[in-house]
Amino acid sequence: MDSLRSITPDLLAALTEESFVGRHRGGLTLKRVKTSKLCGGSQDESTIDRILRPLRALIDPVTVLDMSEGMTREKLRMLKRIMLLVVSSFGPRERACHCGLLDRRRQFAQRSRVRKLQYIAELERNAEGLELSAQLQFLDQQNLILSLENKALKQRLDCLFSMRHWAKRLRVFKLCIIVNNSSSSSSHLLLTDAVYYAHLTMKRFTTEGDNKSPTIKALPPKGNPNWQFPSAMALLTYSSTIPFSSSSSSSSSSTSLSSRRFPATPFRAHVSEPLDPWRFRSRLPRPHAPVRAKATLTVDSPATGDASPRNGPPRVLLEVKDLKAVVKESGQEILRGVNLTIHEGEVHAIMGKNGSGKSTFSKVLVGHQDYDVTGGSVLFKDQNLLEMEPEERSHVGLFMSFQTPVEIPGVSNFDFLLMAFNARRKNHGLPPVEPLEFYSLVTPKVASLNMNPKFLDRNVNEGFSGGEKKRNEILQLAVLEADLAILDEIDSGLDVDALQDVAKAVNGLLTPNNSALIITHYQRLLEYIIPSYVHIMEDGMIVKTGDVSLAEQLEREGYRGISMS
Ligand SMILES: Nc1ncnc2c1ncn2[C@@H]1O[C@H](COP(=O)(O)OP(=O)(O)OP(=O)(O)O)[C@@H](O)[C@H]1O
Repeated sequence: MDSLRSITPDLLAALTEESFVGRHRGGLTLKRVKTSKLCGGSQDESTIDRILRPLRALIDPVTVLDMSEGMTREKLRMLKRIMLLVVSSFGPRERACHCGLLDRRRQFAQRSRVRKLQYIAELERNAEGLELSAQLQFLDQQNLILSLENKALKQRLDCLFSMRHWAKRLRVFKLCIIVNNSSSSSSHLLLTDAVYYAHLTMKRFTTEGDNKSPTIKALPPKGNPNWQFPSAMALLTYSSTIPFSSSSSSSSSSTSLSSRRFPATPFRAHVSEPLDPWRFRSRLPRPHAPVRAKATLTVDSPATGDASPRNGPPRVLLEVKDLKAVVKESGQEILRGVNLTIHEGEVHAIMGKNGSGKSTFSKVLVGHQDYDVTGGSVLFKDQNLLEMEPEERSHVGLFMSFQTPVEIPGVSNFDFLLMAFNARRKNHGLPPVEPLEFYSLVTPKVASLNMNPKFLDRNVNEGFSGGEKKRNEILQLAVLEADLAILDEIDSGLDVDALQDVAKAVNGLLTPNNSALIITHYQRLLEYIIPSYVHIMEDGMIVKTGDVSLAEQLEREGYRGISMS
């Protein structure tokens, strides 16, 4: 209320159509007014600034923190409470000041052990509103410094505009604008942002049009059809370049905010082109005669795909020899001598009747606790896999998607993926990636799987439908970029579209340097992910191996039609 007192009745009258009472809940309506009128015709920057300064404090939930007189203990205390902080500055001097501020903030955060502090110190390259809002959604309840340095006004407003999507989820209580200098132009811009943001959070906007090209429309308050976009006040000096107007006058201006395109989702900019499922058709193996069971397969596979093949013949990734395993609890023998060799660049499919041991085989490979290996050997990239702990197997590049993915309550998908990703990096002697960096890595993968980005925010598999769980498994695979992916019935429970999405994603991950072992009952998956070899498992052994035609024959004739001899 102090700041209210510093506004003269004239100024208030000039500014408002209604009183500021109730401004917390949509009562704020500013009318179009000339800056010169506001400032009594003064062109003096300090006068303008002095007059505009109290206005800034009025705009809830915006707080203006004037840094022109330096940092104080009180300001630091305030910074700690601020959920979202927009730093906006201009020119090299202000930039330096800004950097200093960030440093001090960081030091302050360290001293006061502010948890989960996130910085976006430089958004020069990616301050597009789309990306920004995408990042913001994962900073829920975290402190965020957002630098919009030297951004064009439109870009800055784009950012703020897109915050609309996340403002609620972010539970942003305060938007703090730091004024590093007293130039009236920057004050105007900051004020614009502030007003704009205040109104975004008040939901004075609606979108129109289809999902692909919605437009933003300002909603006039009830009973006030002549309501103008409030930022007009602060934008007067810029109105010739960016006209703000209500919907009625927007059509005439191509740059009007109310007529500009608005992204349906913040991820649109990152959505990679859908992968062509047939792009990897060339992975088809050369036709060859079915190979007898138990024979070790060492046929060269074609090296295709995105990654450059290594020099020389494809490396053996996995070599399973006479693998025998029992159920730990009962001692029942399930695997009775499995032989399989997988080279990099190959896709192997294992089919077989229910209970033939397919899942057990894959679980034994990843070190599932329910089974004891009683014989044979497994080499993965020339290392004894059987001697490794399950996590180590994952770290060396083995990935398994489970038939029934586990739920992990209390752990968000994003955190889980980040944790797994960093664990893997650590194992390779690499430094961990920061959440934001990881975020930009994971979002295109989410998009390519046609997954709703909100799944990243949900607890791992908790409440996911069967199909969503499967997609999530592939997302994990995509993030971990395993050398050998074991996909156990990845097609179960998927509708046709989801099956194609998953298959496309898997195909997109295949390179000449990695491999996949696919367990499936149905040939339809293998229409999308073309296997180099199809194996049939029976009674804990691979009893027949062929190419994709074996799966087709199986589809036509069933297991009875296939000679296992
Ligand atoms: N932990 C366990 N405890 C008891 N029996 C088990 C265990 N794991 C596997 N089995 C048994 O081992 C056999 C092979 O099971 P597995 O799940 O590997 O078959 P599958 O080929 O994957 O079958 P499906 O196609 O139905 O998924 C089954 O008879 C199963 O009951």
